[in-house]
Amino acid sequence: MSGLLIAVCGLDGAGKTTQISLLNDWFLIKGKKILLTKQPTDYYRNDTRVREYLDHGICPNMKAIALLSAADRTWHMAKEIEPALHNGVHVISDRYIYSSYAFFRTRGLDYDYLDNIYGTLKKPDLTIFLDLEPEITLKRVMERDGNENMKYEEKDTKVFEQVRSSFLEVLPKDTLFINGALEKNTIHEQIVHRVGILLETRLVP
Ligand SMILES: Nc1ncnc2c1ncn2[C@@H]1O[C@H](COP(=O)(O)OP(=O)(O)OP(=O)(O)O)[C@@H](O)[C@H]1O
Ligand SMILES: Cc1cn([C@H]2C[C@H](O)[C@@H](COP(=O)(O)O)O2)c(=O)[nH]c1=O
Repeated sequence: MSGLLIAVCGLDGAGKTTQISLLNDWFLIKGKKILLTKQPTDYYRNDTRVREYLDHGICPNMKAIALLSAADRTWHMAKEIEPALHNGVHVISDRYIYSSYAFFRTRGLDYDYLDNIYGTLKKPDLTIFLDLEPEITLKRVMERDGNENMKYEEKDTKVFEQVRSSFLEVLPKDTLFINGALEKNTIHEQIVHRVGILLETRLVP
C-alpha cells in the first residue's frame, strides 16, 4: 500500500514549516510512518550558480537555473519520495514543483517550457496552498531572518505578487486553499480535516 504524498506550498514566510511540524505531530500520534522532506534540496540551494542568483540576482541564463532545479526535483523524487511512498510511508514535502512553475514564470520562462521539465513528476495526493499577501509574508521573513539575510527577490514585494498570481495559475484544481492569515491552530484544523478524509477514503497504510 502506497503512502500519501502531501505538498505544502506558499510564498516564503507563508507558514509552511509551522504547519508541517503540526501535521507531523498529528500523524505521529496516530502511529503513522512519515517522511518530512523539502524541495528544492540542498544540492540546488547550495549550488554556487543558484546562490549567485538567489543572493545577488546574477544569472546569465535562467533556463540553466530551471534545469538545475528540474534535475534536483527529479533526483529527489527517485531517491527519496518514491522509495518512501512504496514502503508505505506518508511523505510531506515543504514546497513542490508548483513553486518552480511559479518562480520561473515570474523569472520570465514560459509555461510550456516549464511543463516539459517538471510536468512528468508525480502529482501529489494533496496539495495545500497557504495563501497570504506578500506584504505580510515578507514582513514575517524579515522578522524571522533579519533584513541582511533576505534573498535578493525577497526584497521586492512586486516579485512575490507575481509569484502568488503564478501559483494561482498552476496549482491543481483540487488544491486545498487556506487563508494563511488565520491563527496557526485554525489552519492546522483545516488541514487535518482534509487529511483525515483522505486517510478514511483511500486505501492507505
Ligand atoms: N498563522 C500564523 N500567524 C502568525 N505568524 C505565523 C503563522 N504561521 C507562521 N508564523 C510565523 O511566521 C514566520 C514564518 O513562518 P514559517 O517559517 O513557518 O514559514 P515558511 O513558509 O516555512 O517560510 P520559508 O518559505 O521562508 O521557509 C515564523 O516566524 C512563524 O512563527
Ligand atoms: C521553489 C524554488 C525556490 N527558489 C527560491 C526562491 C525562494 O525565495 C527561495 C525559497 O527558499 P526557502 O528556503 O524555502 O525559503 O528559493 C528557487 O530559486 N527555485 C525554486 O524552484
